[in-house]
Amino acid sequence: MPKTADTADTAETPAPPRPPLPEPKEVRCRDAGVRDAFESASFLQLCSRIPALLAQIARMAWEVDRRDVLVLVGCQLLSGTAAAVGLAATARAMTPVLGGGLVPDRIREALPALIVVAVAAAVARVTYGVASWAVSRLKPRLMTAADVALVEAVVSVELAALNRADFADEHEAAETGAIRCDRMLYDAQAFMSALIRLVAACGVLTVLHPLMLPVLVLAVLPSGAGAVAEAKIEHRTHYANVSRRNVKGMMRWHVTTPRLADEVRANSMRAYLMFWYRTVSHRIDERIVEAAGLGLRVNLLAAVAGGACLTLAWTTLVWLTVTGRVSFAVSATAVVAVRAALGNLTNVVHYCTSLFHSTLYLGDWKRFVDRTRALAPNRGRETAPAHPETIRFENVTYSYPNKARPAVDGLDLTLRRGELVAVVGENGSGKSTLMRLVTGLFTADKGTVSWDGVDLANADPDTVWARTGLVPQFFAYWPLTARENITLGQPLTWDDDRVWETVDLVGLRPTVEEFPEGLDMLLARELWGGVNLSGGQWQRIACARALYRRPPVLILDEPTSELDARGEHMIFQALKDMAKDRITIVVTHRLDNTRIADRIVVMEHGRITEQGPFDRLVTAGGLFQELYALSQDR
Ligand SMILES: Nc1ncnc2c1ncn2[C@@H]1O[C@H](COP(=O)(O)OP(=O)(O)OP(=O)(O)O)[C@@H](O)[C@H]1O
Repeated sequence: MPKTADTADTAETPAPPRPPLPEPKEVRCRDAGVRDAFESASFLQLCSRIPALLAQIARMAWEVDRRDVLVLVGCQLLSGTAAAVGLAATARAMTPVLGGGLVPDRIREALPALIVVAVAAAVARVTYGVASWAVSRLKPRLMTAADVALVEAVVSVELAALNRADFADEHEAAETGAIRCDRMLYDAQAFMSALIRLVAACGVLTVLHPLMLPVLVLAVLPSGAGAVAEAKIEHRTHYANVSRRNVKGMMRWHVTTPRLADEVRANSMRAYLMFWYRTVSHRIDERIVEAAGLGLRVNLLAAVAGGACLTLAWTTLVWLTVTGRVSFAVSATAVVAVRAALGNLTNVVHYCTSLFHSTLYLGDWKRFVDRTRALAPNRGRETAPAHPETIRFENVTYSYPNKARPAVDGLDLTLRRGELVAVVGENGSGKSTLMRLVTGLFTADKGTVSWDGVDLANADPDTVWARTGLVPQFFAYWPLTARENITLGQPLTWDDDRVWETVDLVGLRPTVEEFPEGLDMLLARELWGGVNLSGGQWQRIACARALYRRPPVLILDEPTSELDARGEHMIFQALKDMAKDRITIVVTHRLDNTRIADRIVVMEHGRITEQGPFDRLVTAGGLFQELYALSQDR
């Protein structure tokens, strides 16, 4: 085939080099104060905090299951006592075993002590097993308690707090704390167990020779200091990666959720998204790998220093024996006791550091839960009226954090019962913010929003939300049954009549009747046995959820943006039919829909610039007329 000019050009002109993919923006955690608290703590300071940390863990576990805590503590005391008795009995058995005389006589003499050693070892084993059983029972419930407390704190927080820039990072750090609860309990148990055994071994050693104890402590100090330094490195690494992990988690959801799968594929986003995901993952890994090198250096240093100190300990023991300061039998007992003490001392240091490390994460959890609980609405005890006649905005201003301009700026407005009000305006003009102020989701920075004279800033928000029904701009696709999706947030009724009535209002009956399980159908394609709905069907479900509540204040933010003409007509008809018993506010960009409204409110830059019925505004020469003309100009 002859080449056309076009194809010839394409063949000869080399393709321009592709520009490199833009690197993902680096994000950083803000809470440096928390990290510094650990960074600056000395080993002794860390040790001094251990009793308080143990008490905190014990308190948390106590709330979960008192019996298991008592079993755990009882077992540890018993196992410590058994260890002490076992060591003391070993010392007693050594003298005849290593002394002079006939072997049968020596064994006979040592036998009672040897039996005590065997029984003590058996008791230690059994109590260890029972203690582990109690820990395994406590661990999952402790984690669940921490997790539930975290989730509960987040869902109860003032909405405005979620807009704080550091909220997501603190949340991510706190989640690590909730997850580490299981490790923390294990660490606490292992620490206590090693400590009790150590005290027992040290007691025996001190009786054998007073010089042994300080030498032993010296032998283990370097590894203790090394473990603390390593924990600090790990925690610093954790903080350095908090924001990256947070943003990676968000991105992971976006990349893998079936909700966005069409957009990801058909807009050929995969390559960049995978590049982004890999790059951020590598940044996280690099930080960890870098820390591993540092950790190795610290460990090697601790090992060399520890080895030297240990040599000193053994040399001292040999010197004591050779110079006759201790007998050969006592020296042999000392070897057993030193080994036991050394093992337990190493464990004490290891678990003490690990415990401290875990409790740092627990500190993140606790700080976040406490702070978040303190951010729960605490506005006053006034009760919102059951059927408000008027909602009044008086000179209301609201600004989002880090925004130069208020989203709602000195706004005055009165909404009356029986009235259907449409709110219109260009993107970003403040309509959704107005909706959040009507419902008390936000309280005004300046001015008042009141329901029949009750200022929402002083009203218990639950009493306000018990009277509202909201279709937000972004609504959830709850992975629940169709019935639950409609009745969510409402007390259950005995029959489904009202559910079906609502299903009819939004025109979903044919869809629901087609489901093999009707209202019991699970609306989640991702879950086994579930089905998915179209975007418009989901929006009908969101409308049904608000209408089912039959609320005295009904707010719909773009409720029909995804509906077909029939669906849109049905919803607006339903709103009109229901309007006389309530205050209804609809935000919409489809200006033809505003014909049914009793009043249209036009917003510009957070202010109301026009109000009135459709027929007047459409010829008033203002923004509404301009926007309406644009919507008709096709
Ligand atoms: N969570 C937020 N944090 C910071 N700024 C916000 C937030 N939500 C909205 N804004 C800002 O407040 C202003 C008003 O936003 P709002 O969502 O109320 O507008 P809108 O009229 O509902 O817009 P649209 O028609 O696009 O839905 C905008 O400038 C917006 O960028």
